[in-house]
Amino acid sequence: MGTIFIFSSIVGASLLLIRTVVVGAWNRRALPPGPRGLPILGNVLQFGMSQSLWFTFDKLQSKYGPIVYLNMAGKDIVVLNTKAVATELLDRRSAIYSNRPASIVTRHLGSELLLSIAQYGKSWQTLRRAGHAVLNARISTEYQPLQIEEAIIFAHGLIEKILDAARQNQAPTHEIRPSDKLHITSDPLQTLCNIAHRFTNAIYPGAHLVEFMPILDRLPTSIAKWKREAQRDFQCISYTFENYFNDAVKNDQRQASVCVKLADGQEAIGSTDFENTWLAGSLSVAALETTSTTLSFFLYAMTLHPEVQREAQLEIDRVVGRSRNPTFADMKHLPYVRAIVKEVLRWQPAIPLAVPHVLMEDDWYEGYLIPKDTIVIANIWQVPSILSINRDKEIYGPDADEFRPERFLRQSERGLGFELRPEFENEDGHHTYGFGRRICVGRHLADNALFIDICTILWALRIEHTAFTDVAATTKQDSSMKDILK
Ligand code: HEM
Repeated sequence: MGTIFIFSSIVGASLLLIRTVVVGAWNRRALPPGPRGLPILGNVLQFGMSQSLWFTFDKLQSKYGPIVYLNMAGKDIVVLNTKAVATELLDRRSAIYSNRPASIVTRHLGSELLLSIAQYGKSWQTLRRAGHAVLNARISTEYQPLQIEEAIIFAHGLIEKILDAARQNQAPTHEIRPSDKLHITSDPLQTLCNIAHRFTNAIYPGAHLVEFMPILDRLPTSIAKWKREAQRDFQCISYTFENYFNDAVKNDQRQASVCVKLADGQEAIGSTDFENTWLAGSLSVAALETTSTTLSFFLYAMTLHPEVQREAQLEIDRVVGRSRNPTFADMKHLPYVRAIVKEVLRWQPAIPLAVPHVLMEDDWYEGYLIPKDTIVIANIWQVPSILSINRDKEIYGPDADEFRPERFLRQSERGLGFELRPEFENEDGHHTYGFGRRICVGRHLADNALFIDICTILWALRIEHTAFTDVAATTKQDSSMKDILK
């Protein structure tokens, strides 16, 4: 009896081993194509150290096609290079492609309260519902009066900055300097930027040994400096977000305010005070650099394409005139400006590889296995090449690498210049805001901000190269406009 038991155990264990090896080998064969890596390290040495991964991905896609597999020391990564594969997996199969990469250090920093990197689950759902309630397309229109004021302040600030720089004969400097350490300063914009960088530095591959050896997370804070610092910074960030939130609720009753709306809607959503303060902080962090980077690319595009600037200014002069500043009521009459907004977002997305998604269960795509927990990266932008989502030549044509707002326009049937092509009235025409359930929750607010900022800048300024700055602008003209900008 004992012999039979031992014999059947050995046979059972052997069969299991054979099955594991055979299935493992079969599954490896079924993975999407990708460069061969080293044992254990995988492709780490080829890609792990690259700061600008999207440049590296360019080489990959021309060799391996729309879906590429990489192994980073045992971590499965899949890069999606075309709109077809990205929308199939990240949009249509969003129910299983909506997690984010887990990180022990950022969890100590508070990532489960930071909407953009929180793990997919109950807490994320509550934050996302609350975020959607205060930023959906309809509610976003309530912030428009404030956005008009901000656009005027922004255009005015640009003029002041340029005049200052001209007086001192030097290029305008960037005021926000991200820091590796968490510095809470008296300038909220600088502080939000520092908080964002605290998270991105912590999440960067190889930043902390504990991510490769999770057992180190059991060390007490007295020994583990990284843990002590992360927990201290969590307290610090919580305190900062709480102060900003309370100030906004106290002072901002006059205008539509995200914080006031969050506080008002709290009961219906079921979020706590603490979640709300972190949500408002998350939204500010996510909004800050993305919107300002996109505006910088707009200024850059205008220096490269004076003919586009001229066309937009003709449209603005015709519709808005010189006696008042642009408003959102002008939007439907300014198709060329709207096309510029879409084209800047398509041409130079602020986050070229979006934010990685993580697959929550094994999945198959066109005969390829994508294993559970794979990090899925949408390659929205690449250097001039054949494949990338926002520059897919099959969709945008042979000039996909060029900045050309006309691709979203057609000649107006009424014979008055351009009109937006009907399919782009409700469609973005790019994938810069990401995909599926994790798509940017602030995209309506961002679109409105970009429209009014770009429109007001073009109304007030002419942007061109000068001898001493990369990008410069001159006030366009008359005294009535200066009065409006004051
Ligand atoms: C030009 C401006 C912006 C760009 C290009 C942008 C881009 C993105 C991208 C690529 C993602 C990741 C989507 C994905 O995972 O598939 C994202 C997520 C997010 N964005 Fe934006 N964004 C912008 C402005 C804003 C603004 C103004 C806000 C807030 C007011 C905001 C809040 C967020 C949040 C909270 C998330 C995380 C959503 C989640 O994970 O559920 N973004 N954004």
